Amino acid sequence: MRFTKMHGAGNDYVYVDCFTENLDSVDLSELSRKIAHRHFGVGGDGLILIRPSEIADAKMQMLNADGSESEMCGNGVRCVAKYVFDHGISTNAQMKIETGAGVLDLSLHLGDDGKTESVTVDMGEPTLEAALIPTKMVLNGPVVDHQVKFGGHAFTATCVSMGNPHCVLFVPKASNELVLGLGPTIESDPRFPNRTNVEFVEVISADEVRQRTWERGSGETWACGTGASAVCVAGVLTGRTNRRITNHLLGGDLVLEWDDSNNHVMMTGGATEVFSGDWNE
Ligand SMILES: N[C@H](CCC[C@H](N)C(=O)O)C(=O)O
Repeated sequence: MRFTKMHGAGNDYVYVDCFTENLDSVDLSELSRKIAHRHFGVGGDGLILIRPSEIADAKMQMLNADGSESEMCGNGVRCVAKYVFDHGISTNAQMKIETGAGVLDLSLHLGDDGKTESVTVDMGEPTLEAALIPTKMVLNGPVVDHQVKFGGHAFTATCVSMGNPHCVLFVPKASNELVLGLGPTIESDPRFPNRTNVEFVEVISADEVRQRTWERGSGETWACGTGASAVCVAGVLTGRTNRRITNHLLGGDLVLEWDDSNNHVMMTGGATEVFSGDWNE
C-alpha cells in the first residue's frame, strides 16, 4: 500500500490515496493504530484516507492514533486539498472536500512551482449548544467561561464543536503539568459523553494567542485546526480576543477569523508533503 506522510503546522498524519488504493477489506482502526505508531510504524497523529466523493472534489476520512474515528480535522483537510491538487486529482484551486462535518469550501494558495503552499478553509459555523457538542456541563444552552474543576484544578471552560468536540481552557501558562497531566483526565471526563479534544490557551494580546492541544484519541499534538478555530470562537465569546487572530501552536501558526457576516470561521495555514513510501505489513 502506498502512503504519503504530510503535516499541517506539525500535525502529522499518514495519508492513503483511495483513488488508487483499495482498503475495502482492511480494518481501518487497526491500520491507524499500527501505521501511526511512532516506534513500530510510520509515525503520525493518525491516519487520513483521501476518498472519491460524489458531491465534492474528494472526501476525507480521519482516524486518530488510537484507532477511533473523528468527524473533522482542520489541518488534515488542508493537506487533503494539497494532495488532491498537487497530484492532479482535481485542477480546482477553489475546491470542495466532503468531511464528517459536511462539505467544506477551500481556497488553495499556490507557490511559484504551481504547488500548494497554504490553504484557506471555510470551517463553517461553530456549534455552541451543549447537547450537540456534546457536553453535560450544563443542561442546555452554551458553555461559556463556565466555572469547572478537572482533577481538583479550577478552570473556566468554553465548549465549542467545529464538527468535533472541543473544551477551550484559557490559562496563564499552558504547562506540561496541565497539558500532559490533566489533558487525559479532561479528555475522558464523564461530562463529555463522546470524550473531547482539549485546548490550553495563553492570551498574548487581543490579536494573538498561544495554544497547546491535548487531542481526543491522539494525545498531545503539535497543532489542531478545529481546535484553533474553536479557540477563535471562544476568545470572541469571552471577550478575550478580536474576531481575527494569529494562533501560535507548537508546530506553526494558523490565522483564524470568525466572520460576523455569516458566522463562519475561516482558517488559513500551511500544508506540507514530507515523503511517500510502501507499507508492507
Ligand atoms: N488535529 C485535528 C483534529 C483532530 C481531532 C480528533 N483528535 C478528534 O477526535 O476529534 C485538526 O487539525 O483539526
